[in-house]
Amino acid sequence: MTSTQPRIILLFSGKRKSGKDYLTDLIQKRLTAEMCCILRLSAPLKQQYAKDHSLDYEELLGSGQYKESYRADMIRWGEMKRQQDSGFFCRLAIKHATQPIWIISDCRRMSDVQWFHEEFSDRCICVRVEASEQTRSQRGWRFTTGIDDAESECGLDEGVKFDYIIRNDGADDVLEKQLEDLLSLIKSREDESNAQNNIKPEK
Ligand SMILES: Nc1ncnc2c1ncn2[C@@H]1O[C@H](COP(=O)(O)OP(=O)(O)OP(=O)(O)O)[C@@H](O)[C@H]1O
Ligand SMILES: C[C@@](O)(CCOP(=O)(O)O)CC(=O)O
Repeated sequence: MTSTQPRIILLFSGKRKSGKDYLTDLIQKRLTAEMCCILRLSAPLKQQYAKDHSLDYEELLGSGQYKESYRADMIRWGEMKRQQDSGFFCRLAIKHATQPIWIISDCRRMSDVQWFHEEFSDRCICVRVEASEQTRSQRGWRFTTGIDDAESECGLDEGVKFDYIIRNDGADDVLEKQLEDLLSLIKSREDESNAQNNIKPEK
């Protein structure tokens, strides 16, 4: 593994079109790309799936209809890999990370959360993104049997203690306040971790 040890790992989860990519981009901008990287468990999955099926990897990474038309089959394919090794995509996703703060933007299964807690016990912050079905529909979501009622979407509905829940269907100022709260939480966790490891804060 070539990644360096992170100080903080934000484990983001949330339903389709709740706004995980939108929010993690905003947070990375605030923290800067030098300090913070966004890692997607689905990136190595989509990369290999695209290669095996002669598909457009960039399109699979986007938020459009192209990805949605392959979602059910990608889930099936990814689950086959995970059955052999539940940490398979976690390890690939973090392989080249060098920044001190990592955002994992798409945790979906209990095994994802457990893997990070086992590897990086005290450094994880679990963040849930929530938006109403009405908001998600306005962003293009349509309930799909076999996807929205399956583990890929429901695996973390219960059994996880979230450190912070972001409601992402309100006005911009409501979102701004939540982002500030989350950034403060990250800062205080970083300070705790630095104190424990005897690291002086950066000027
Ligand atoms: N607070 C917001 N204000 C404006 N647009 C938003 C907001 N949150 C999300 N969006 C938009 O909604 C759409 C879906 O958001 P996004 O792709 O971040 O969701 P997601 O949870 O990552 O979805 P998926 O799981 O399907 O990838 C995007 O076009 C995004 O720009
Ligand atoms: C196949 C899958 O990784 C697609 C995720 O796509 P996205 O995070 O919604 O862009 C979902 C899954 O792993 O269950």
